[in-house]
Amino acid sequence: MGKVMLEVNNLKTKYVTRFHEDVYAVDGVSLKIEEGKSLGVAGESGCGKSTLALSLMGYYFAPLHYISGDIIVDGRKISGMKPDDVRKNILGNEIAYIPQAAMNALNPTQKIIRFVEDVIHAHDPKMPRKDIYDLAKERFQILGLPEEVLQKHAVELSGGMKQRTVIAISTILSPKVLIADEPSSALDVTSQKMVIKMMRDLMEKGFIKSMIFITHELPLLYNVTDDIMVMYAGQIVEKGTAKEMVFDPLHPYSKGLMGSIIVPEEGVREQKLTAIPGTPPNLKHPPEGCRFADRCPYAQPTCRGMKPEVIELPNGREYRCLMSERKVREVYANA
Ligand SMILES: Nc1ncnc2c1ncn2[C@@H]1O[C@H](COP(=O)(O)OP(=O)(O)OP(=O)(O)O)[C@@H](O)[C@H]1O
Repeated sequence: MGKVMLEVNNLKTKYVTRFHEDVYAVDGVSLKIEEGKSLGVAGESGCGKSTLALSLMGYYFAPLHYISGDIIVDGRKISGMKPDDVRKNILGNEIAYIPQAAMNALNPTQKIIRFVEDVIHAHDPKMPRKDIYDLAKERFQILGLPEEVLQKHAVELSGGMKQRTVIAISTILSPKVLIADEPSSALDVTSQKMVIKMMRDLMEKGFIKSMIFITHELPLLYNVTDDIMVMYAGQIVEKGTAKEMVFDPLHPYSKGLMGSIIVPEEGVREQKLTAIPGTPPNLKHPPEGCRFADRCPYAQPTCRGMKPEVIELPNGREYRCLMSERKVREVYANA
């Protein structure tokens, strides 16, 4: 086993709404990512993917609150650190985060090189501008971005170029963990491919040591990440290698996600199928038993009353369901 870059044990976080209600958006998540590895996180809108990303940074501000659990980056526990210490010592160099629609957040009146300076100066206030320029120029070139981009303003760049620029800026300090939330959505297909290639290059060239790639499109992760984890209603419902998850999903929700993708992926799914009927449960009052039971085509009466524990298979694969692996395969074969 390689060196563990990110370890998360039973992480629980919640939102507290202005009406003082608790929303349990991340409810007992555990994961491990080794050096050089990437993890995809998939699930429908509202399943808690973005909240997990925010929670993993250890940077908590109302309405998001930490409840319990450990977040350990390269052996250093960051859960429980003060937000100011996280900002100064962790964000950017240990963990970099690319939020949804990051490219639209670039201040249009500022040159790209100024953003690079801001990121570097937050950790090394004395680094001369010339050195920053040289570093940025080299990094941009290696990542296939023209040097001229550094002197441009965000408004002068196309959507795809802007997104790749944001990724290059966010990873300039070569973080141990990169968390990217829907980095390729809202782009045309060609730009999506370029963004995905760039993420792979960052890993291969060692500019990031591990990566979490969040998307609502499960098949997109095939060929992009080593492992995939599916989230439903704030919990992980299945975890496995990308190949297992895409071609042999065990949890009925993962299976449903594979069949409900709008854009067919060549070599993965060629046909458009149906959406999963129903909506995820309200996380203010999660169901007592299996959280997916109300939408599961294979649900039995026991599923509504009994909480399914995570089943770990001998090959390390995990899923959260009351059905045994044999039973799952049997019901899928007869479906
Ligand atoms: N600021 C907030 N205050 C209260 N509840 C919130 C807040 N932000 C998100 N939630 C709730 O937390 C749950 C998880 O939302 P989250 O945005 O993490 O899901 P997601 O899977 O990332 O969805 P999307 O892909 O749409 O971003 C949802 O029930 C959502 O309504």
